[in-house]
Amino acid sequence: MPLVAGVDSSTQSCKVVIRDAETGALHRQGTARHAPGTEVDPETWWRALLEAAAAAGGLDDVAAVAVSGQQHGMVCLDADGAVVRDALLWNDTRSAVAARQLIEDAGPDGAAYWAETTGTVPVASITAAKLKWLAENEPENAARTAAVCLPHDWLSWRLAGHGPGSGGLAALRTDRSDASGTGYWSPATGQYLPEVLDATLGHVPALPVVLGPLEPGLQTPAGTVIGPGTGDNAGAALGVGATVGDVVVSVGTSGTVFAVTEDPTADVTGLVAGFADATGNFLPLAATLNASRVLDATAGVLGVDLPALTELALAAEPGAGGLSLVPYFEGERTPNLPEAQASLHGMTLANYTPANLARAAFEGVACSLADAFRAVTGLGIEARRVILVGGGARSAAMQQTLSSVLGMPVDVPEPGEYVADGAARQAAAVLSGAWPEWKTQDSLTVSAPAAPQVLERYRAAAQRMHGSAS
Ligand SMILES: Nc1ncnc2c1ncn2[C@@H]1O[C@H](COP(=O)(O)OP(=O)(O)O)[C@@H](O)[C@H]1O
Ligand SMILES: O=C(CO)[C@@H](O)[C@H](O)COP(=O)(O)O
Repeated sequence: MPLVAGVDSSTQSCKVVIRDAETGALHRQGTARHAPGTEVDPETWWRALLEAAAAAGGLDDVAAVAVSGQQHGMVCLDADGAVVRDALLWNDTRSAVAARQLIEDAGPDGAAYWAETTGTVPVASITAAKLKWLAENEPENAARTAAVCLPHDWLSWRLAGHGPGSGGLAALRTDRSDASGTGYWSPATGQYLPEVLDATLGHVPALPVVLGPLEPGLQTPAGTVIGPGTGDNAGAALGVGATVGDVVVSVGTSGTVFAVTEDPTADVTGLVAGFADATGNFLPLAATLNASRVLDATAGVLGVDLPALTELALAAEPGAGGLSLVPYFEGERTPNLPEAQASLHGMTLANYTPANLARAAFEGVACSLADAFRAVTGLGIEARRVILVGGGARSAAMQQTLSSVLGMPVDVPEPGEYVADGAARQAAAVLSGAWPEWKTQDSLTVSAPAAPQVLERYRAAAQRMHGSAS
């Protein structure tokens, strides 16, 4: 049976899985790290993809490949297909003022205009805000921009043999899920919005053709079919087989909470982005800027590795002895506070211990995700099942603290690369013309005692510091 490859080019690394197209059985896999930062040369993604593919035994024997990528990244290409400047990523907040300006420019009902027109009220993450920043701060780079695409689009284009000097802008392809994170494509109509590009970049560049869920896109020079690809959260939804009634919580560099809906959403509060998914449905999503890196940073401060951080946290009581961490280290997106900083509350000599600090880090991330969860379910979306994925899902402390603050069980699929798996599943579907019924992964259901007081104390601290609640 043919093999297919799935690629997850996310913020911190590139993962490649090689799976049987019919059964989904895992044959090989590989990973490669990305350089840190919120402004990155896309060539580093390309080199990491080649390294991860080589570590997975290469792509020569696969019949189809698809790429899931970190969303929103602004990749600007000149007329020859060369990258104009380093890409601004989803977590780069320099475009926060531009995002606010886009809302104000739309008039007194600006938020409603953006929510209804694009599904999303602009924040710094949204590509359109980054284009506005580019036009205002680097007009010569804006003028040189002949095409704009997203990280997964550009990697698919490179896999098809295009690159600097090749021109080939007409070969750019994307999919609904990633296009829906740009701010210049409408999930409700399936059309680009040229007026947004005129108002941000200053002109309408070449844009990737938006492919349907099972529509084959390009081919590699060796003839391997390249699927439409997806944004990484839509890829995760494919990878875990999320359906209506499921709410997925991902703890990666970003924290995300998203659901599958049959109808588009338009949240005028701006907390929930009304994205599309990779199957023809929709993926309302709330994202945070501070998730797994809060755990990395706390482990560093305590001088332990991540498994040891989990052990420390599990040795503390729920509530961390009264410590409460509001983890807005990088500013925050949910709520939209791009200039915010983190704060630790309730410190006494008695509770200021490594175990309580570790616990407070996990509880702070869990409470931040609980705010995002409240935003999504606040749209009337039912959460019959919560599925926890992302690198942070490997931690029992993350599993237990999330279950406690949500007050409900959390299903944790066995450790895996579900974004890359989703891309592989799409590649198999493009080959056969139908979604394969791959065996779903075994899951552990974690049901920890509810701890509403932890979330209440967290929200009170956030309210004191920022006067806002998501
Ligand atoms: N055992 C673990 N315990 C807690 N966190 C972990 C563990 N293993 C990995 N992680 C977290 O996973 C993160 C990477 O997750 P991943 O979903 O791959 O990120 P991204 O998709 O944003 O690149 C790291 O920042 C790390 O904090
Ligand atoms: O901005 C979003 C979603 O809107 C993030 O989810 C990015 O897509 C980054 O994903 P990870 O690297 O954290 O997986």
